[in-house]
Amino acid sequence: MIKVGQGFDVHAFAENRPLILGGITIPYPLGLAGHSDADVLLHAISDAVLGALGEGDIGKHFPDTDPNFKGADSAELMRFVWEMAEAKGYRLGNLDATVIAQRPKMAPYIPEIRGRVAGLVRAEISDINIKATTTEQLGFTGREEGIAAMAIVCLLKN
Ligand SMILES: Nc1ccn([C@@H]2O[C@H](COP(=O)(O)O)[C@@H](O)[C@H]2O)c(=O)n1
Ligand SMILES: C[C@@]1(CO)OP(=O)(O)OP(=O)(O)OC[C@H]1O
Repeated sequence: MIKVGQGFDVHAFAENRPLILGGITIPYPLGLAGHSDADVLLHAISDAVLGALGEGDIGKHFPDTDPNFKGADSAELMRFVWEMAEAKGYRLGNLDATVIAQRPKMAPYIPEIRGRVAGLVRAEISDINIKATTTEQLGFTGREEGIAAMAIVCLLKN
C-alpha cells in the first residue's frame, strides 16, 4: 500500500532565539518564534507524515495551548509522529521538502539536515531530499519576516 501526505508551515523570525531547522542549529542572528522550538521544516515534515496517515496535524497532537509543549524539541515531536507511522506498519518510501527562505543560505547545512531527518524516520539518506529556495525578495519570506517550509512524503506498507 502507498500513502502520500503533504505539509506546510510558517514561522516568523524572532530575536534572542536559536535558528533550528531540520533538527540542527544554524548559526544566524535571528531564530524563529513559536510555542515549540519553531523548527518549521520538521513541522512541515511531521504534518506530511500525519497527512499520509490520515491523522490530522501536529496542532491536533501537540496543541500550542498545552504548556507541556512549550519550548518542545520538534525532533522529539517528529519521533513521536514517526512511531505512529511505524506502529501502523509503514516505512518511508521517500520524502521531499523545501525550505522557503531569503536567508540564511541553506545549502551548506543541507547534508547535515538530510542525515538528521533520515535518522528521525529511520530511512536511507538517499530517500530524503531537502532543498531551499528564496522568493526573489517577494512576499513575507522575501522581506525576511519569516521562513516557510513544505514537505511531501510517500509511506509504504507491504
Ligand atoms: N535560503 C536559501 C535559498 C536558496 N538556496 C539555494 O540557492 C539556489 C538559488 O535560489 P533561488 O531562490 O534564487 O532559485 C537554490 O536552488 C538553492 O540551492 C539556499 O541555499 N538557501
Ligand atoms: C509545534 C507546536 C507545539 O505546540 O507549536 P508551534 O511551535 O507554535 O508550531 P506551530 O506549527 O505553529 O503549531 C504546532 C504546535 O503543535
